[in-house]
Amino acid sequence: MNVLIQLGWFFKQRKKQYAIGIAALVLVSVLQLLPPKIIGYIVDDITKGTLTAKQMMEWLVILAIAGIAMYAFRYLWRVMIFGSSIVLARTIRKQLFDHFLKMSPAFYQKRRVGNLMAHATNDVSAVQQTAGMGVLTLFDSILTGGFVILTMAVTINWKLTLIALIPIPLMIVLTSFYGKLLRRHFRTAQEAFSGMNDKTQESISGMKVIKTFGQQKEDIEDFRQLSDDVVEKNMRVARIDALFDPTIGGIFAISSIISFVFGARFILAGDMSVGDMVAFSTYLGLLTWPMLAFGFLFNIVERGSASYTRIHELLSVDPEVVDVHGAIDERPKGDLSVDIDTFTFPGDPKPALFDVHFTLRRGETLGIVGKTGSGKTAILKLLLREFDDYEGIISYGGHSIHQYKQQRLRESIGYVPQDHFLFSTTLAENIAFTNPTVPSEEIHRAAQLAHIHDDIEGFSEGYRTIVGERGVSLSGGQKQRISIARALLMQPELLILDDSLSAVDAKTEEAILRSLKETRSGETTIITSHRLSAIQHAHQIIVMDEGTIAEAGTHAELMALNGKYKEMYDLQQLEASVEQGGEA
Ligand SMILES: Nc1ncnc2c1ncn2[C@@H]1O[C@H](COP(=O)(O)OP(=O)(O)OP(=O)(O)O)[C@@H](O)[C@H]1O
Repeated sequence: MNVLIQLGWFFKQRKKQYAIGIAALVLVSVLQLLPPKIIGYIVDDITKGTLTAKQMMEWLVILAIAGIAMYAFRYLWRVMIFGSSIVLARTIRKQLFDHFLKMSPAFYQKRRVGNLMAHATNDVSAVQQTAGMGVLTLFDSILTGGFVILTMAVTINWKLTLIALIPIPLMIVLTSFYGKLLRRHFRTAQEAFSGMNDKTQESISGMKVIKTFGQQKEDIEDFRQLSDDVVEKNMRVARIDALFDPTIGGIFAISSIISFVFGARFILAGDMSVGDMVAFSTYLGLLTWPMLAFGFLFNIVERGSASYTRIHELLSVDPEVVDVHGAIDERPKGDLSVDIDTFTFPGDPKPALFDVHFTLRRGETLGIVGKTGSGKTAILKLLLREFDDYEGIISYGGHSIHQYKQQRLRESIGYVPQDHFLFSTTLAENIAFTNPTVPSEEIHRAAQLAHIHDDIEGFSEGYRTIVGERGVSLSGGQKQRISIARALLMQPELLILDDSLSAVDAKTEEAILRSLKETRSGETTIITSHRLSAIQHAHQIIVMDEGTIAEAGTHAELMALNGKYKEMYDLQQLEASVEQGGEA
């Protein structure tokens, strides 16, 4: 039941709608007390032979008015209460989405997409039920039940009413016990659903790989196991679910039997009329719904509670990277100075970076090379503030990057990551991602600089060509160049190409680098690459090895050093001449 208190913030926001809805519920509860009483009067008048046509007509008119009013009020409470619950679902979905956008990559490293999606769908829907059906059943069981019981006691026979209520405490104890069981099992079932969602999402995203390696059978088997697990856990929930109705039905039957036995005795003793007994049993019938509602209440609220706890746990994870108080609200520009003493990825046993120190003057180009896993991307991740927890300082434009608003820092950096992501929209919109209102000439210019313009013009729809999910319809090199165009459109102060030319041929690479040199002469560029040709002309080159700088200097200086760089260079020259020889 705590979840109703936890959702207090929302009930406060929608207090008008809930007040109107509950008022309409109260009116329905009161109005529905009329018909049994009128029927009781009619029966008594018929038994006594005193019923006139005029009186009968009057009763019928009252019944009709009560019926129409109940129709209207029922409509009203549905719109108010269920409508509000839909608004709650929207609010929580938005909270989750906003939260997801605030979280840093470390958050996504620990959680899987399918799991997060399950929170935003299944769990939100269970909480929505609590704010809709939960509130309805709470008030319906208390109000309707209370009014019916009060009317039975006051207008018919209080002793018989008390007798009829004898089994109710048993019902309360049992439903609350089932509710607790249900919450536990529902949470496990939701977790199993999250797991299955993960699997589905991953299989669909990795469908190409699954098929290429002929792993369909294994994948189906994995899915079947997870799906069976979901079924089994939901069956446990269903088994507890199934206990509510028979229990309440059974208790209601006991209550009815006791009432009939004692009611008959009261009639024989002359304490009650037959009409009263008819009215009493009709009221008893009216108690069916509030009693069932009481069962539903526990059922819905305990599910909502399990789901709200899951959502709350997710929302209460604080973003690891936050703006400091009074953060600088302008785009950084100027020299870049990196002084990383040591940095370890969360959960990793050993540092990914140590003693990485270099300064890059505004307008210079830095090349970072080194074998795979040597820490090239890790430096960029710190620069982009994906992780803040390191020893050392990175200054940009005279201030530590921690002192800028994250938004401003990122506006200053055009980052082309290794793993490109294109949205399922047009090529133009993909390029103009950071500024959708930019004139098409600028989009074309960025595409020309990235040497993708001609490819785009070759598509039948040109810039309006829709890119498939994750850009499946484009080649790796085309995707890379669209990502470069996207970054160039921002005209960033600092452009970072993280191994972003790996899928283009040497000629295109050279052409792109030439364009960059011509158009970005006053701006800073960082290029990481395995291919030395991409960084050879950089003002500075650092060679990363096992998380630290092994060598640094210009191409000529590094060649003269006769170390790792020269070794890599010679090897790549040899490979190139073998390739050329092969072609000849
Ligand atoms: N998010 C992460 N969490 C934990 N460890 C990571 C993470 N990203 C990278 N690492 C580890 O940190 C080390 C440096 O990785 P990094 O991505 O910087 O290498 P790289 O030089 O860019 O390699 P490549 O050329 O293959 O891109 C590697 O050992 C890698 O396994």
